[in-house]
Amino acid sequence: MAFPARVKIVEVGPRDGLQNEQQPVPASVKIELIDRLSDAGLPVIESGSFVSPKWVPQMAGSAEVMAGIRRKQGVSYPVLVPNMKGLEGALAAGVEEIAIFGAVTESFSQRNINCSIAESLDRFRPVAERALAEGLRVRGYLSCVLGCPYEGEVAPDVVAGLAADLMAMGCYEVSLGDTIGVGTPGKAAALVERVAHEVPMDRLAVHFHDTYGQALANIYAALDLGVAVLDSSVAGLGGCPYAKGASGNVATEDVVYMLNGLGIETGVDLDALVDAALFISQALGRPPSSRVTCAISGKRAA
Ligand SMILES: CC(C)(COP(=O)([O-])OP(=O)([O-])OC[C@H]1O[C@@H](n2cnc3c(N)ncnc32)[C@H](O)[C@@H]1OP(=O)([O-])[O-])[C@@H](O)C(=O)NCCC(=O)NCCSC(=O)C[C@@](C)(O)CC(=O)[O-]
Repeated sequence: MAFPARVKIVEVGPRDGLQNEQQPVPASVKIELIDRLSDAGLPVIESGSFVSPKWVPQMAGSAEVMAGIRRKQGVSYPVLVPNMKGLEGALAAGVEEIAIFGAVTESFSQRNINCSIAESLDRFRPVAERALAEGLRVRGYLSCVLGCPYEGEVAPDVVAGLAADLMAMGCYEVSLGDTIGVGTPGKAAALVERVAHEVPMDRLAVHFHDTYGQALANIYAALDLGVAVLDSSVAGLGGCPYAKGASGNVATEDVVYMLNGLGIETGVDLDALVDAALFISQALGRPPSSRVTCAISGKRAA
C-alpha cells in the first residue's frame, strides 16, 4: 500500500510527556509550550488531564493551563478524562475534545485507573455519551497494546475487541498505545492489520514509546499499512507513571523529519518545533532526547 499523502500528528508532550516529571512544571511553562506548538503548526495538542491529583499530581493544574493557552482556530486541545468527575472539570474548563483511556490487560487497568477492564468500559460509556451530547469530540486510547509491564505479551484479538468497544461508544478515533515501547515493526504491523478488521484504518492512530528505540521503525510499518494519525511528544518527553522504566514517546521532531523525507505532508514547521523542544528542555534542565533536535541545534551552533 502507498504511504498516506498527509499525516495528522497528535502532539502529546504537554500531557503524556510532562505527566511523569518529578518536579512541578509551572502552568506558565506548559502554556508557553502549548502556544509554541500551535505556532509550529501542530493540529492537535493534548494539553492536560482531568484525573485525580492524588494519582497524577503533575496534571493538577490542567484547568489553569486550559484557561491560559491561546486557542488557535483549527487546532484541537484534548484532555484526558477518566470518569464523570473529570468530564465535569473538562467542561468547566471549556474543553472541546476529551480522550478516554483504557488498557488491554487487567493488571495495567487496575494500576492506572483502579478498576477492571469491564468496569472501565462501564465507566467510560456514560462519560462518552454525556461528552457527545455536550458537543465534544471523544478520542479513545488503549494502553499496552504490544506488551504489558505486568502480564507480558498481549493477543491482537484482545486489542481489536476493545478498540471496537471504544468505537461503539462514539470515539472518532482510537489510539493504540505501546506504553512500554516493546513493539517491533512486524508485531506492530500485525496488530494494526488485525485491529483494522474492527476499526477503519482512517480511524486508527498509533502511539509508540521509544524505550527500545523501535518507535520510528514501528511508525514506518504503520504508515505502510495506511495509518495516517501519529501520536508523538516534543523533545521525546515522557514516560508513564504506572509503567516503570518506560521512556518517552517518539519525539515529534524525529517523526516530522522522517515524514518530510518521505514527502508526507504534516503542516508542521520543523524549525519552530525544534525551538519548542529546546524551550521545554531548557525549562526542565536536561537535553532533548530527540536526535533531530540535537542535530539541528548542533548545526545552528556551528
Ligand atoms: C480513575 C481514578 C480517578 C480512579 O481512582 P480512585 O481512587 O479509584 O477514584 P475515586 O473515585 O475513589 O476517588 C478518589 C479521590 O480522587 C478524586 N477524584 C476522582 N476522580 C477525579 C478526577 N477526575 N479529577 C479530580 N479528582 C478526582 C475523588 O474526588 C476522591 O477524592 P477524595 O474524596 O479522596 O479527596 C484514578 O485512578 C486516576 O485518576 N487515574 C489516572 C491515571 C493516569 O492519569 N494515568 C496516566 C494517563 S494514561 C497513559 O499515560 C497512557 C496513554 C494514554 O498515554 C497511552 C499509552 O501510552 O499507553
